[in-house]
Amino acid sequence: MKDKIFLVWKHLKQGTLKKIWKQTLWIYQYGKRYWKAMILYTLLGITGTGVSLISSLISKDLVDIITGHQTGKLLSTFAAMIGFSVANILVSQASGYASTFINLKVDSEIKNDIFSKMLVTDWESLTDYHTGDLVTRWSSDASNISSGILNWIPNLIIYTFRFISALAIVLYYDPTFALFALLGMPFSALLSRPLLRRMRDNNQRSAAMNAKLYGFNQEAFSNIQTIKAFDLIHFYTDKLKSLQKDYIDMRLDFQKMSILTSVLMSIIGFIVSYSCYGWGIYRVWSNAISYGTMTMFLSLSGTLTSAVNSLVSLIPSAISLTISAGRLMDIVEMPQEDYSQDSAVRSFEKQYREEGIGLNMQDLSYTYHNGTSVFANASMEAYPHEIVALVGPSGEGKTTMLRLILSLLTPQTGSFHVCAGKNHSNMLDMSPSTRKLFSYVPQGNTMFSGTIAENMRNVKQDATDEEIIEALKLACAWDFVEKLPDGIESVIKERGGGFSEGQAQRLSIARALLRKSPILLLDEATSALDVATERKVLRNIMQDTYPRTCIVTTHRPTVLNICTRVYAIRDKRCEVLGDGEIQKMVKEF
Ligand SMILES: Nc1ncnc2c1ncn2[C@@H]1O[C@H](COP(=O)(O)OP(=O)(O)OP(=O)(O)O)[C@@H](O)[C@H]1O
Repeated sequence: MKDKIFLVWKHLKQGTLKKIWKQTLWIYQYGKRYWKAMILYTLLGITGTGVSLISSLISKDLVDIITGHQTGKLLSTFAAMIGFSVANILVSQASGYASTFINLKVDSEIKNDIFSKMLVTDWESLTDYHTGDLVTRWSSDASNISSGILNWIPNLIIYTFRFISALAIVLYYDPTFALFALLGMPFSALLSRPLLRRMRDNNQRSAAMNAKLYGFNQEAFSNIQTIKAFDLIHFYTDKLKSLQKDYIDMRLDFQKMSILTSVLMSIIGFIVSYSCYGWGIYRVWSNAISYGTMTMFLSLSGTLTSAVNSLVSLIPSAISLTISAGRLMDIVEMPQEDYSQDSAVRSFEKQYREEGIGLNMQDLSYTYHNGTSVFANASMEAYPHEIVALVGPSGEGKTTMLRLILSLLTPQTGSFHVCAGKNHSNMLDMSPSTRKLFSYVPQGNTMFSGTIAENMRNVKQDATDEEIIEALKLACAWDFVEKLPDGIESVIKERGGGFSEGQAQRLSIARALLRKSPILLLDEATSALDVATERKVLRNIMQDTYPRTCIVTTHRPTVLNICTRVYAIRDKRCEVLGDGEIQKMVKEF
């Protein structure tokens, strides 16, 4: 007893019980929305149990009538038995259909909810997780929660009802029989203990391993070109084998334990059913009960054993539920982005659509969560019809600056606004809501699989073919799209496959231009183009009548001459470069 108190105290101290309690509350918060579905589920289960118990009673009457122990109408009892058997089939099929329907619906709803929560989670916090891990949490853990919510409480009620009602019937007809039928219960409880102890640990390890395997496969398939190019095929197949071996070892280890437990459970099951059988024969032989009662007892002893086993199996499913809840809570309880300025941004955009919107940053400082300090008291500004360049050596902070502009990162100090109106005096704080004002062309290939037109319409659903072609022309992409047999209906493979890097970059720029956002951000977005095309694209953007503010990051000073202002990112600040310095950079390039 002392040991147990110590164990509970140890768990409390480590916070395990507190954690499980928090996870249970979290599941409850989700579960309470689906109380109607749960009631329906429970009622269907209870009806099924009721129908099958009545069938047992009728079958007892039938046997007793046949063996002459009871007088009654054979035909009507037989008809009732058939009727209830059919009802049993119908109820179980209807309940199967209803449960599949509810399950699918609730599963999609919960996944949708978690997906949207993940999307509004603070970006930097989210990047601590591998995408494979995120997908596994979203798919298997969310499914676990939805099926758990629907099944756990209803099953607890249904199994308890099944157990109590079967026990009541047995007790009514012959209490001694109940003793035999419940013979296995203490053994089942005893056996389930060691299994449960390892269940939580195993569940956690298994979820982490699944995520690792999924992440490995996902990364390998998306980097197949690199794997081939570095001749890493054997290395990767061996790596997969080693991961699979770890997974198999873990599963087998657990399986051994399960096999041992289920063999012991089955032996107990045999002992119980043969004891019931023997006791039944003895009672019939001593004329204490009829044949019919014996048949009924045998079927009810099966019902009792299965109800007990089902009740015991609810414990591991509760453990796996809380583990999944914990894994989802890790994600959805991270800081969330604040979109409260959405309507203010929308009216700001509407008000200044004609004259354009710029941005202004003063004395901003930013340090990543891991302690890398990138900016300290940095200031910069960019206004409509300007192309502002950010230059600097690799790793100095150009991409970080664009992430700050997009509010993917939140500065620790300083002021940062979008601005418009006379002397840029009308300002709005930067926030995730101000992202609507931007179009962003990141480094690398960011086209989705689908046709060119579909990719374009991803950012502007109602774009006409003419508008798409206009944007392609501005981005110097129309030259090659025009020559394709299917034109804008040509298919792009995953990650821009089927097009050269430079072509994919121009398509990405066209997509950003089509969106007609007040501020355009190009992160090394013209790096794969030849200098002449790069300059032409930027000139086109500048000459476009749309009042756009354009910010580009570049390693190539060849385009700096056509920029309105050039900032060099140095010593954690943004310094405006004079003409002399720009010319020097161009010469030295
Ligand atoms: N997610 C991150 N977490 C922590 N540190 C980061 C993260 N991303 C970038 N850094 C660090 O911030 C600094 C600036 O990186 P950034 O990507 O902004 O440079 P950059 O100027 O765009 O480089 P490049 O020209 O090579 O693209 C680097 O020291 C980098 O290691």
